[in-house]
Amino acid sequence: MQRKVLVIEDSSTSLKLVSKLVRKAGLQPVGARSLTEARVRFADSTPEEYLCAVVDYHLPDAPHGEAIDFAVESYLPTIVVTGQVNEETRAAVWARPVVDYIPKENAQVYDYLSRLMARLQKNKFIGILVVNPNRSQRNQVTSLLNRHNFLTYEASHGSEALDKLTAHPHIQVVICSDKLPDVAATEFVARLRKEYSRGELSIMVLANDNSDLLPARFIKSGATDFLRNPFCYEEFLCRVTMLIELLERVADIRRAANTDYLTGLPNRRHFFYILNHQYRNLPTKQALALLDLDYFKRVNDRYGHDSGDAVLKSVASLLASEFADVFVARLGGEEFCIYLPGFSAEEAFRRLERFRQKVEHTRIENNGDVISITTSIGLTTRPANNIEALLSFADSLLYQAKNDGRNQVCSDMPVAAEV
Ligand SMILES: Nc1nc2c(ncn2[C@@H]2O[C@H](COP(=O)(O)OP(=O)(O)OP(=O)(O)O)[C@@H](O)[C@H]2O)c(=O)[nH]1
Repeated sequence: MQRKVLVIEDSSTSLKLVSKLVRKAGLQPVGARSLTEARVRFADSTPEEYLCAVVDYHLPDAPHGEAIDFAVESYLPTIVVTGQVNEETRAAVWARPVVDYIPKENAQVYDYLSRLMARLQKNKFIGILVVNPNRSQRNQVTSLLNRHNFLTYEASHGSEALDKLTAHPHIQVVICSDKLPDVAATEFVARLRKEYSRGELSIMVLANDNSDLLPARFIKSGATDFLRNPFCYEEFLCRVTMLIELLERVADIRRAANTDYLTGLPNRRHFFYILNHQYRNLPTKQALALLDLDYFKRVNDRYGHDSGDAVLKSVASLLASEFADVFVARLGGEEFCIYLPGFSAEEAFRRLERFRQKVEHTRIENNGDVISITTSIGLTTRPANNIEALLSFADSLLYQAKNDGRNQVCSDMPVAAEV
């Protein structure tokens, strides 16, 4: 279901602009030029249909933010836009439990609004743990985070925080007080950093102490950011957003580094990482197959490199769907690898033989050409305690499959060739 955004705005230029941003974010704008019209348009709706409301502070029939109250009371996460940026308006806005406010100062603020709407959608999957022995400070921080749709968790001391982190792996940010009852906060931060890299977990310290030395001490212990109490809401929320965006960029970079750009499969580097880390002790029952397309050079020569790429993508997508339960990677060129932990020789052979036949019967269409391809597969189930040995066994069998006429699975265990 496409979620909606209620836009209450009397200026037609701003209404058009915000509605356009909402549409661009894949959401459906529901526009109202006054509080009265908003009440009518929202009358038969439920809050679940809406991601949020974007509300102008001053409207002809709601001059003092009454439309904000309407949106908040309708359980809509509310973003306020205002032409007036002064202390009085700011205080009046934050007196209500709104998501954020946006001063209509320049075009850049609309970019901020777009990012905010995108965040509200993504934040539902991001956990933040607030570690603070002071209940009212904990509630204040949690309430701000909840308005931004984050999944929030609370802990009053260090050991409780460690348990929550273990129980909820989707926690990406820890917001920690500078004083904890059961452990020195610097030690707690250092311990977290030892267990979780900067790419996995961001740590913000919220300090009540005024010492100038604190920020450096915490950052050297592993904190990502530092803020003093009492803090400005806007600054706090901007900093949390930056911490999340930092983790997302790291995840993007990691994904790009681990993925083969053409097929989207894990690449050679990721293959070795996973097998050396996840399967540090290789199971006794396992299978590994090396798969190479037959006479692939001829495909490139006859149909062109573009078509060769289309064949590689097509085989990769078949591999991904046929072997979604195990680990598949493109090792390079027209060579792929499938690691099947816990598989017997018979099971593995049956799956690979079925796959070989599917490739043989697949017709790949590209630029008006219809291309057929076959594949040779070397399959080993010999015991080995390192990945290099397994690959070497499979490589010899692949060589044998090529020599024996291609388009076949060559295994080192005697298995029935029937599927
Ligand atoms: N289109 C395309 N071709 C690639 C890519 N990577 C490698 N190749 C081509 O794959 C071909 C591999 O050729 P060969 O190693 O001679 O193997 P083959 O023609 O498949 O013959 P056999 O393996 O002996 O059956 C070469 O022409 C490479 O240029 C790629 O990403 N895209």
